[in-house]
Amino acid sequence: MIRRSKGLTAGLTGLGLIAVLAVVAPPVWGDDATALSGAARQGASGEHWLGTDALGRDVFARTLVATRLTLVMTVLATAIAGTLGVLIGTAVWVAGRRVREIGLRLIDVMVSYPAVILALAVATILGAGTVASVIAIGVAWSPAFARLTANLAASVAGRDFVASARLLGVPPHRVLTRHLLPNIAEPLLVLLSVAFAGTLTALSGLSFIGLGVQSPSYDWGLLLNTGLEALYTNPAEALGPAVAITLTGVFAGFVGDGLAAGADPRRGRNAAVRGRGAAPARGPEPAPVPDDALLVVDDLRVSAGDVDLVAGVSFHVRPGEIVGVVGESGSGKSLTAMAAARLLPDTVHADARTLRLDDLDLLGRTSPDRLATEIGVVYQDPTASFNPALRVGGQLTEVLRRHRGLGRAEARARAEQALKDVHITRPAARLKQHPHELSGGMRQRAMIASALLTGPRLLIADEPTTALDVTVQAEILDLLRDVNRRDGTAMLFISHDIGVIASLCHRVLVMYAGRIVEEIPVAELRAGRARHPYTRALLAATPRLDTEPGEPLATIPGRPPAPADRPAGCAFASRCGHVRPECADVPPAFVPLGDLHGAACHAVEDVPTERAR
Ligand SMILES: Nc1ncnc2c1ncn2[C@@H]1O[C@H](COP(=O)(O)OP(=O)(O)OP(=O)(O)O)[C@@H](O)[C@H]1O
Repeated sequence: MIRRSKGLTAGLTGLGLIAVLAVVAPPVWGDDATALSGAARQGASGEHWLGTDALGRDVFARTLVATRLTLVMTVLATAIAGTLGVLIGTAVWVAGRRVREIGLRLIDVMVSYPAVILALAVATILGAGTVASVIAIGVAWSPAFARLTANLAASVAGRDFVASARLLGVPPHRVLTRHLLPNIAEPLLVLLSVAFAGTLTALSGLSFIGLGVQSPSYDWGLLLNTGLEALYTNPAEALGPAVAITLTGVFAGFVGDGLAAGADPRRGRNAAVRGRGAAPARGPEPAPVPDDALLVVDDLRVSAGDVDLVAGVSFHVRPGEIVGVVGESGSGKSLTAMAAARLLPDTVHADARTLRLDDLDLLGRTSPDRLATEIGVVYQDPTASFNPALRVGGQLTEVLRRHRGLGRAEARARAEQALKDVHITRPAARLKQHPHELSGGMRQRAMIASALLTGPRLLIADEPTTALDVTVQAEILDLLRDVNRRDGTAMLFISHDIGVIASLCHRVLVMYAGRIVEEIPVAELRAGRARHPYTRALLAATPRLDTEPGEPLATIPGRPPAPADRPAGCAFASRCGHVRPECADVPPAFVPLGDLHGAACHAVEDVPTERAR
């Protein structure tokens, strides 16, 4: 769905008027354009607004009449470029892997040459003339469409709905027309308007250098050529076609920009902020989120180079809610959380359909003050979280002074209160100490106090209890529970321990190999109604109070695949007791199983629904 913007409206109106001119100009001004007035190369006057050409013909009338041929040629060349490019792009996508790789490299080589150079080569082969120049420019612009189509098709092809269509036996051409092309139509439309402006200038260029339209026919490019001969005696003669070409190009540019921004304004802005090219295509529908959702993550992808470390992750956190993220090491928990905190390392890149905290766009330009005060982060290792060279007090008050503009005394009083709130005794004395003088548990409490100092709306806690012994672990969990009850702070709590998650959180996201494989309310989890074999395996591997001494715990055989080695199908298949043939190469779609409960598993119906373990 394209949203209207002022630019889009202006562009469409301008192009519309030029199209009307193309229809009415030849019958209305056709005679004036060919009439020989006898006065050659006259300057601009009331009778001839742009003067006359070498044969005494009215330049203004000729510029208006040339609109039709110029526009028809531009539309045809753009249509050839689009059709040829989309055909090549889809053919490359449908082809086998080897042909696809060669095809993509060839397209890359073609795109790296400016379209005008390619057009000159084609025009030289076909010879000068109107038809030849249209074909030349159309062919020259087609690699741009081919590359965009192939790239977009590849990214859409990995989506769950395409996988489901293939699983249902939908033939490839229908997958292409029903599922792929409609989902890549928006960026193609944007490229179409950019290509329209490009082909217009290229066609005018060919006519200008004598390879395009030949006299007695004329387009704006040819008029520019003849006008240039009299540039010093009658500059207005060149001005008419030059203004016409520029205006049409600018209107087409407005349409392109308007379409790009209207398709997804946030994405457009990110591309600019991050200096990236066309954004990849997304799934068809954004995930539904409640109106009051605080953190919204939709279709998050975190990648390092070509490798997706996290892909297709969507979830939300509501105010006052504690959402847990659980999974083995390397499942993408931290990258997901750090993408939300905008704390990803420079070596990885995050991209999403939506990533926002209430109205704060976490992908675009954000105010550092809002980021620092609305999101609090607690890390796994309390030792590494504080600067060992500075006193605790200085580190705690810094954020208040910098982002809240508090004076030294007030910041200190607030920091003292914050330490008291996390049950640290003698807080005034602690503020004067260095981090190494505090015990591990106390340091983690101080870290939580520091994260809560600015009254954040969301607290992201990345394995905050992993480095602590069990007693201290339980105290920290109690503290987080208290903070959530007392202040209503929403939390995203990460742990590899499903037992810890089940004791603290309201809702749980289970991650495996960079994806969410199950989302489940904690009551369902506790009642043993987890449905993904991976969630059940995690539960079975967790000791419980009723585990008999000496009773062996289940283990999950094998290891998760490294991000670069993830299979085409379900990444858990090689370790799963419920594996089916399709698990090998069809990525499982996320199946809703109830309110806020769903799992991405082909065998979800086979998994017993009685208590896990
Ligand atoms: N900067 C990076 N560059 C390349 N790969 C990375 C980078 N950071 C993480 N990864 C990889 O991305 C995957 C997900 O990492 P992430 O740290 O999010 O996992 P995790 O579930 O939090 O694991 P852990 O519990 O060990 O912290 C892992 O395979 C990891 O090796």
